[in-house]
Amino acid sequence: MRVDVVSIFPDYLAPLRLSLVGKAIETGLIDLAVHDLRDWTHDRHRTVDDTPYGGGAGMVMRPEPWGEALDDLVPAGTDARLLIMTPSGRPFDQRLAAELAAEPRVIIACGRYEGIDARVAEHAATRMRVDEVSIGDYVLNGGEAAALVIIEAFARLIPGVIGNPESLAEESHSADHDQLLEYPVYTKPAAWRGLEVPEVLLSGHHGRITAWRHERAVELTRRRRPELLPDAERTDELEVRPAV
Ligand SMILES: N#Cc1c(-c2ccc3ccn(Cc4ccc(CN5CCOCC5)cc4)c3c2)n[nH]c1N
Repeated sequence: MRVDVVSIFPDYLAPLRLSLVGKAIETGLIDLAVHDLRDWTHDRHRTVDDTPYGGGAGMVMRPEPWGEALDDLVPAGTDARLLIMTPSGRPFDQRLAAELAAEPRVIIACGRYEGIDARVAEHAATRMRVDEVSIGDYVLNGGEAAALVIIEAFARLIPGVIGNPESLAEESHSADHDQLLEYPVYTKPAAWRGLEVPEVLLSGHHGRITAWRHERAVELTRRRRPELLPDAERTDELEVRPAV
């Protein structure tokens, strides 16, 4: 898979060279290129922003550099998917991560200021698939942090990136998981600062361990994300429990 990221802060994406995603890049599973949007400006000051039509605070990113960047990165006839990060975007979720993991080419546009001129998305959509995406209901200063999140979320789903693909199947939010949050996990020592590992996990009885883990996952999901519970697991009564 080829991933292109365009930003005025390309160094912000340096962490992608670390850890699992970095290994996937080194082994060629992912071909990552990070570009400086200012390389597509032509004035002495390498200007990428201007004042908003209609007034309002802040500046808006000019369409010309973005248009030229996309012309170069996505030649006519190329099958590519453009993600534009924006607080008003489609909520990013595991389903979209799985879709992106199957794409041959993804271009990620990281805006700054008050956003990118709306005509960039409109024009790009005449020749490629465009998704305006948000990673959550809070406001960031730009799209780079969101790009890091999204790239990690879909890269780890690419076959060969994660050492043990079985672990993907059990995760929260994964498409083939029943949408429960993960159960709590423990490792050695069995006793730590007066806190014991639940006995059942030391029993070696796999049936009981599986049942206990499912119960804990349902309990946690009911408490923290009841909307994810299948109807059969929902209860109406208010559960008064310590927030953990
Ligand atoms: N993904 C993601 C994000 C982003 C994100 C993504 C990309 C950019 C590019 C610029 N910014 C800054 C910015 C801040 C506030 C606003 C609101 N507007 C309201 C109307 O008046 C103008 C301003 C817009 C742009 C970005 C933020 N934030 N939160 C997410 N989950």
